Amino acid sequence: MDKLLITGGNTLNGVVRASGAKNAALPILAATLLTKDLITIKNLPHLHDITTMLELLGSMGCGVVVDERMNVELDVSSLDNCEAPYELVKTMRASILVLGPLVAHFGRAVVSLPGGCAIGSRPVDLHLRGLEAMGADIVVDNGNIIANVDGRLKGARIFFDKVTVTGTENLLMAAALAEGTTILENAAREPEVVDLAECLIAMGAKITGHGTDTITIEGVERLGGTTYSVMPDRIETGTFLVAGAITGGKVRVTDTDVSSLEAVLSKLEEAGAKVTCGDDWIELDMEGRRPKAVNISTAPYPAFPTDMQAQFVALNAVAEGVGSVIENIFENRFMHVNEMVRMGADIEVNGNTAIVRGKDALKGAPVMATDLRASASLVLSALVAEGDTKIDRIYHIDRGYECIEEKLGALGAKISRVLN
Ligand SMILES: CC(=O)N[C@H]1[C@@H](OP(=O)(O)OP(=O)(O)OC[C@H]2O[C@@H](n3ccc(=O)[nH]c3=O)[C@H](O)[C@@H]2O)O[C@H](CO)[C@@H](O)[C@@H]1O
Ligand SMILES: C=C(OP(=O)(O)O)C(=O)O
Repeated sequence: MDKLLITGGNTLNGVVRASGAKNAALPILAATLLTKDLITIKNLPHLHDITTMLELLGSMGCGVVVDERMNVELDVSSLDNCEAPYELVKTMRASILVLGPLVAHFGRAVVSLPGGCAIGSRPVDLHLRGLEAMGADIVVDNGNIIANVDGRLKGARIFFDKVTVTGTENLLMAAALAEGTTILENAAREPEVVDLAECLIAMGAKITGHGTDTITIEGVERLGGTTYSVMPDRIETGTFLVAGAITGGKVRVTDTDVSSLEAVLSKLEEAGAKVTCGDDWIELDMEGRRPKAVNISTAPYPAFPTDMQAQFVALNAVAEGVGSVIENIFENRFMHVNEMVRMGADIEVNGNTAIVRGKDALKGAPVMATDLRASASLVLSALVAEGDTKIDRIYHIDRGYECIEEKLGALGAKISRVLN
C-alpha cells in the first residue's frame, strides 16, 4: 500500500494551481442523470472519488468518455439500471447524490444506504424525508434505500432541521424535474451548492435563491445538455495556504475562487500571514514568521468550514500560544489529534473542543491517515516536523487531493510516494 514520505524543514515558496472542486464535481456529475442529452463537464479534478462517481454512472449504463484533460462527456440516454451498489457506496458516501436525480428522472432508485464513517454517523434521514415530502415512496430493505414514484415528483415546501450540503443538493436536483414549485428552507449556502445550481440552470432548470438559505425551484418537464466547468476547490486552496503559513513561506494559489474563502483567509491573517488577493489568485506571505495560535469554531458556510478544521489544528500545533478548535458539524472529527500527538503535539480533546498548545517543534514519526482532511493535516504537520514522517493509508488523501506530492514538491517540500 502506498505511503507518503515527508522530510520536514523546508520552507514552501512558489505558485500552485487549484484543481476543480471535488465537492462540486460530485453533485454535478450526479446531475447529468437528469437529462438524456449529451453533457460535457470540464475542470474535473483527477481524484479517486471522481473515478468512483464515473464508475457508478458507467455501471448504470451511462456512456462516459474522458479525455486526457479530465473533460468528461456523459450520455445518459442508454441508462439501463437505477442502482448504486454497496461496493461503490461504501468507498464514497457521496454516491447518495444519485438518489434524487434517479427518482426524479426515472421514477426509481435503489441506492445502498451509506453507513457511518470515520468522522461521524452521517445519517441521510433529511434526504429521505424531503423526497417523501415530494411524493416518493421510500423503504429501506437489506441495507438499500428503495425509492419509487408514480409519474413525476411533486413540488413541496421543505424545511431542513439541520443544514445539510448533500441533502440540499439531492433535493435541489430532484426538484428541478418535479411538477410545481419546491421551496428549500434552511438550505445549505455552500459555494458547491451554488455551483450545482448554476449547472442545473445551464441545463434549463428554474432556480432562484441559491447561495441563500431559501432556494426556490420551479420544476420543468425536461432538462437539456450543456457544457459546464466545475468551480475551483476552496478546501485544496486553503490547505496549500496553510502549507505556506506553517512553514513560514510564501505561496500563491492560482485559478481559485477568492470569494469562497473569507473565513479561512481571515483566520490566516489573524495567525500573522500577509494575504493578498487578485481576481482568481490568493497569495499568502508569512515572511519567515512563526504563526500565532488562532481560535476556530466550525459551522455551515459562510462560517469556518469543518473541512479546514484539521489543517488548522496542525497550524496551531506549531504556533505561538494556545488555540481552541471547536468542531460543531461532525461528532468524531478529531482522529488526526492522536497521530499529531505521536509527532510531539500538545493537544487535549474534551468533547467537541481541542485545546492546542503550540510547540516549538514537532518530530517526524510513522503515522496513519484516518480520513481525508486528517491526512492533509498530517502532511502539513510533517512539513514542519524534524526528520522523516511516513504517512500510511494515503488512499484517503487520494480521494480529495490531486497529485499532492507533485504540487507540494513543486513548492519546495521534500515529499515522495513510497511503497513501504
Ligand atoms: C461530498 C460533500 O460535499 N461532502 C461535504 C458535505 O458532506 P455531507 O453533505 O455529507 O454533510 P452534511 O452537510 O449533510 O452534514 C452536516 C451535519 O448534518 C447531519 N445530517 C446530514 C444529513 C441528514 O440527512 N441528517 C443529518 O443529521 C450530519 O450528520 C452532520 O452532522 O458537507 C460537509 C459539511 O460541510 C463536508 O464536511 C463534506 O466535505
Ligand atoms: C468529508 C469530506 O468528504 P466526504 O463527504 O466525501 O466524505 C471532505 O471532503 O472533507
